[in-house]
Amino acid sequence: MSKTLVVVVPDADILAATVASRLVAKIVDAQAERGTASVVLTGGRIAGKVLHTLKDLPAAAAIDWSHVDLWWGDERFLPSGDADRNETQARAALLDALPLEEARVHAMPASDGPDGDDAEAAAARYAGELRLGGADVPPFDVLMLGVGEDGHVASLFPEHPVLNETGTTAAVHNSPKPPPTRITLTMPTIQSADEVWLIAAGPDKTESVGKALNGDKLLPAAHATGASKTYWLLDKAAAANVAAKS
Ligand SMILES: O=C(O)[C@H](O)[C@@H](O)[C@H](O)[C@H](O)COP(=O)(O)O
Repeated sequence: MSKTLVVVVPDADILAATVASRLVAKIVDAQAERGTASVVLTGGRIAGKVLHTLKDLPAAAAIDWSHVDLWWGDERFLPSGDADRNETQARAALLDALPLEEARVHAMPASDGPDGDDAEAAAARYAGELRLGGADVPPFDVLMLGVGEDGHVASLFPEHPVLNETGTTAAVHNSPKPPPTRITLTMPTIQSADEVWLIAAGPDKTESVGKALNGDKLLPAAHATGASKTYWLLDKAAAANVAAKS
């Protein structure tokens, strides 16, 4: 049973700093325990702010970046290097400044990659990469998610057929959030992570965060739980409809 913890901080800047600090600690602990760490990144504004903040965090120097595996929870199915790709944005915000082992940066395929514009084949290719360690999915230490205004996480949108996918990855068509075609981890894959961190800031997330935390199962965010812990990392505005712990 996943333990849910809700952390509320004053604003988006403090939220980005809080999440960045937690991520450093989580990676350092994972490396102390087993010499490596596996982190799933996400797209969006607050996620980008977290990565950018981490770049200037002195404690990040405690991480052996050559022993970190980076994955993505979803990707916009666009040509490699496209400014709207989550990978492009993550590289610009942080990754290009780190001494990462390139083979351990597991970007989702681009629409000009080996499978061309066949999103299903590209999703299957990523499922194959997830299996490289021998299991269906690697032991993700932390899987980060932004939360959409409609309660989507990764590219899992409310009442979208992709929610019925039972494999480890899926192609998404007719995404309500542009671009229309995406690749995503499925909800079972998200739920396999040791910890899932849902990160949301701003008043445009008040409704979806409040509904998800109040158990509205129509919102995919309400299903995004980690195997051991689920963290909701929020600023005050996003948490406005969340009942405060007494
Ligand atoms: O590819 C994407 O668009 C993201 O993975 C998506 O799931 C994002 O995390 C949320 O839409 C929140 O985005 P914001 O933090 O920018 O609101």
